[in-house]
Amino acid sequence: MDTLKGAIPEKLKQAIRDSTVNTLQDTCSSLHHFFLHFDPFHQTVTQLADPSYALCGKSKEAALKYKQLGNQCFSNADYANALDYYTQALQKAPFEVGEIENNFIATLYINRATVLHKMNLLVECLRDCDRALQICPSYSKAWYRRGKANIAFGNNRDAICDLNIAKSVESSTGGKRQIECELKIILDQSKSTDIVVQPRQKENSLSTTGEMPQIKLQSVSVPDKGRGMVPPSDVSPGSLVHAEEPYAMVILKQCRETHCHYCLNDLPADRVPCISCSIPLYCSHQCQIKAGGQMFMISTEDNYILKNLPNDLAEYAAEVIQYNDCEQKIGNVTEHKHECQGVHWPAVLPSDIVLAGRLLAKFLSKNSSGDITSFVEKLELSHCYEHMPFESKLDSHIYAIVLLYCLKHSYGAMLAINGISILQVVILISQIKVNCMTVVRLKSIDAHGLSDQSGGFPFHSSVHLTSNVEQVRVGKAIYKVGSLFNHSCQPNVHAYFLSRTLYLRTTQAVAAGCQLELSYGPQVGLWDCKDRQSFLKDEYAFHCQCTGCSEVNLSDIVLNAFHCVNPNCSGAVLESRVLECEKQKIKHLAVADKVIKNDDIYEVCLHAFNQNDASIHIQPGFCLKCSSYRDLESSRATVDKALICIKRLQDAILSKEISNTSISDALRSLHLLRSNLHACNKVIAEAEDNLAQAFCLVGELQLSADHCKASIQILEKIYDPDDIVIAYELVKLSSVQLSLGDNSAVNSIGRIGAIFSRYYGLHADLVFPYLQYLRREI
Ligand SMILES: C[S@@+](CC[C@H](N)C(=O)[O-])C[C@H]1O[C@@H](n2cnc3c(N)ncnc32)[C@H](O)[C@@H]1O
Repeated sequence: MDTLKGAIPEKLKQAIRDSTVNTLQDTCSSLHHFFLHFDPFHQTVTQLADPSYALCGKSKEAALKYKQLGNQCFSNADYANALDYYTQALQKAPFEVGEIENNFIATLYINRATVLHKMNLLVECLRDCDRALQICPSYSKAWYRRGKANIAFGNNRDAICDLNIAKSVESSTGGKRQIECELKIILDQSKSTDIVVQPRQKENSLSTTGEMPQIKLQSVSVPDKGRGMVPPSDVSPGSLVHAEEPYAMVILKQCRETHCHYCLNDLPADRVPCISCSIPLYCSHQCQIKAGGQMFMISTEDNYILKNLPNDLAEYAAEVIQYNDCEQKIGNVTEHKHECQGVHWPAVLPSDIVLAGRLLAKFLSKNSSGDITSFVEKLELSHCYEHMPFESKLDSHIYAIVLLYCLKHSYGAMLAINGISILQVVILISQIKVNCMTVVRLKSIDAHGLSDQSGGFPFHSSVHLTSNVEQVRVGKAIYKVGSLFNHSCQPNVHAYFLSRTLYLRTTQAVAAGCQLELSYGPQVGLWDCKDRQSFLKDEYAFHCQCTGCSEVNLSDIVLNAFHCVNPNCSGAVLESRVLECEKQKIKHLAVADKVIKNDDIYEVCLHAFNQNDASIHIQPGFCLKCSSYRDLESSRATVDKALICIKRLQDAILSKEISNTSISDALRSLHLLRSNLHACNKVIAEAEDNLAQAFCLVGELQLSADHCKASIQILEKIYDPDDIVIAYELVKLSSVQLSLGDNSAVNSIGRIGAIFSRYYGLHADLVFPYLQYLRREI
């Protein structure tokens, strides 16, 4: 791309820099014209989209190589690597119509099932057996492996059926004899014990509570922010106000090997590959089909073999091999199909551009004419083209043309490429910039690096742990109604995702007709006003007009503030960067507010509020309450030095090599921070939190709890006390309290439960299984 960018004539770059929506067609046409006569452009497109260059394609040779490597690892009992190689072999193996090719894939599934059995992953093993049988119903080894897995599962009734079918379809006498021996053992066992009937193991599916929004929201236009969503009646906190499936979605590159490319859930050990290329991995056949289309049909010859079975066994076999997915509603368009055949572009182009491709493919599949002139209009999404910086305008021009040429390989002549169609894609890219949502998953990692993802807790309760909750970014998506919610740095709505579904839930009471607003990332408490505003400008190209950015709030004043030099004064001393922003807010504060606000805010900026003059003279370095002067330069130097020690402790926590020296240095630094910074400065909360983790790791649990509480006290001032951030901190505190046998854990866990149900409602346990563990412990 750099070659393309570098070659564009300066005059054309200038035109793109100055372009508006009205002149966009001209700049798009000019760039297209330039590229058409520029050989490297054609080379780039060929390499990206021509199937003969397809590095992401299938290859029987590569699959055989991975299979052999898998076999080697298996014979050395290196099961983890064997599993990996067999999966890679499956990714590379071509899915073609024809018995021999299908047998190869069935063999790979069974080899992997055998590894999974060895690793005691029985559910995964059974699913791979079923996949092999769906391809080759008369595959004796697959029935045999299924029988063995069912025995290990204690599901003797199914095991007997599996082994009987295996015996019936097995051609060799030796093989039949071995199966008979297994059958005899299991039949003898079954006589002496009750037969356990296990539920049939279906492919992965995430069960949700089925909770549905109870109100119909309205879209209204609001000053400064465009359209927004409001409820027609009062809404109480914790209410589900919206649920929606994505219009289009794409996985982030860093999650390609760890998350399902369709539902974005964690990949199980028995991941399923795409049928036409070697990139996507899915958690199940259902997801694979929804993303890439149908797999294969069972040959009539194989069906014939099964028809020779006795009635009861034939019925049982049919149930196992029945390809229920065929009946699934796949929707109008599969999400990944147009990217297939192993071409490069979906793997190489940025996620936003691949997402643009998915939106276009969806449109084209419904409009067979291939005319995309009305595309942008029909999407009805806002965009920010004119506010985009030059680099983004230039990139979107280049990517729009490249993407259209890549799609042309799938859509052929029906897709016209000209100034108008390129303009549509440039606008689409800027719509994605403003409207796409980052899909995240909540993950809990304790200080020992254990994760709760599976919902099971492998650690013993005597192990001391502080559990950190982390948001992991897994995908990007466009939700058409979800895009109508405006941003606030003090949001009243919380957005979260289960599989692909977006859920929006109120975290506060919202009156009828008041805007429902979520956070696009920045929040009061997380960053100060200046940082929030520059983030929103860079990422979304708008100047935030929310209450948090226009009205005085305690958090923005104290978050990065210094302590007054007068030790008994609670006033805040601000650096010029923060002060500029806050001065504007204080200036606009009505006199009545100043009197009424006899609270924490009033307390830290008494002097500033008492200024009679409209033009405020507060200066950086002067206390907002008593006007005493602090030398910010030397204070900043002391703080920076102290922070180096805190960072050292942080590194020691990560490497789990905590020495007494690192703790005592950090304690001295904490003291310095407290004497220089305002008592509610977030840096102190973070230092307290690090000390809590360090003390926990060295087994000083009481000290750990004390520092954790000190951190929470500060966070309660800069966030709302019922903010989810407080719940995350309480998760750490309660874990330590449980280890200490401290009864206050009951209170902490009660508070966590209350906050989580406000943010996640009935989905709380599903999103954060660690909650169940905590409840069990009390
Ligand atoms: C995802 S859209 C939200 C819906 C949008 N208002 C509309 O009319 O389609 C994001 C755009 O809404 C506007 N917006 C959202 N929150 C805002 C805020 N707090 N301050 C100013 N503008 C905002 C900005 O123009 C932003 O680019």
